[in-house]
Amino acid sequence: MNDLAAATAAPLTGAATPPKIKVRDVHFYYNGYHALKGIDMDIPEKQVTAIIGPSGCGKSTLLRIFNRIYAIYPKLEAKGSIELDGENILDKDYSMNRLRTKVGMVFQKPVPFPMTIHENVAYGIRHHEKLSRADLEIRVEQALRSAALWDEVKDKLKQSALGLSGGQQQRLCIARGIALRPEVLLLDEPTSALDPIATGRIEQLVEELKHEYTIVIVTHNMQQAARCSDRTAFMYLGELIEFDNTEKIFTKPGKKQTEDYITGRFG
Ligand SMILES: Nc1ncnc2c1ncn2[C@@H]1O[C@H](COP(=O)(O)OP(=O)(O)OP(=O)(O)O)[C@@H](O)[C@H]1O
Repeated sequence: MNDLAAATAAPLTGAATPPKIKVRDVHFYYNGYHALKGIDMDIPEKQVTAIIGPSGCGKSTLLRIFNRIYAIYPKLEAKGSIELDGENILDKDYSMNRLRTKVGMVFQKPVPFPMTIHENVAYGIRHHEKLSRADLEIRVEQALRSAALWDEVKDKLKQSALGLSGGQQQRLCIARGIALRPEVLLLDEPTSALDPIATGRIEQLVEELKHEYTIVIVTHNMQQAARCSDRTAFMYLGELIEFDNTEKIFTKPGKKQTEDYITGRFG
């Protein structure tokens, strides 16, 4: 889509807040396999955008391009542009280090490092910034508080993170992500390995975090998308079929494919 078409396409620009990320004509190839086909979307700032769609439609692929994680593998190629605050992150001159500090990611399965709870959060901060010991302690505490984990771990910061429950480990991974003070937080099915109580806590956390971060969440769980997101993107076979306010997508979708999916007729 050209700029004029993009600028006049209501579903892309209908968001009330300005876009933090502008995706334009993005294609992605896995060793020649065309996994994303001409994606255009505007991700609004300080809101939650959910990406839904049947298995294999390209949700995770799209999410992972937002922090260029694919770049560590050979034979994977992205085309088009993804502007973060007006700068194209797909440009090879855009520094990966800078991108990592601006965009944090949390994966489906909680993967804490095999270190103490404290180190899990402090490690990334130390790698990116030179802070005094006192400032580092403040940052670790802030991140754990923001991830709604502090009260549960403050007396065992020196214990292994592997001793935490699955839900706590996932909140620790979120703390690790936000410790670098990113502007965008990417969540790839963050609750699929969790029980309903832990899931509820993460959803509540997402609701709180959106006041400070732009959040993009991939989820298989349509109730979750309906509960926690402001905007929802429906993808199918590598294409973005519809992207609109979450309430509209779930009550009055504009495309038949979206309606079939949300009513459980396929996928
Ligand atoms: N590393 C890879 N190499 C080759 N093809 C891949 C690779 N990863 C994903 N694909 C293919 O790209 C397409 C999109 O995959 P992706 O994982 O983005 O889908 P998804 O919507 O996130 O699926 P799911 O909901 O099952 O996680 C699929 O056809 C998948 O088989």
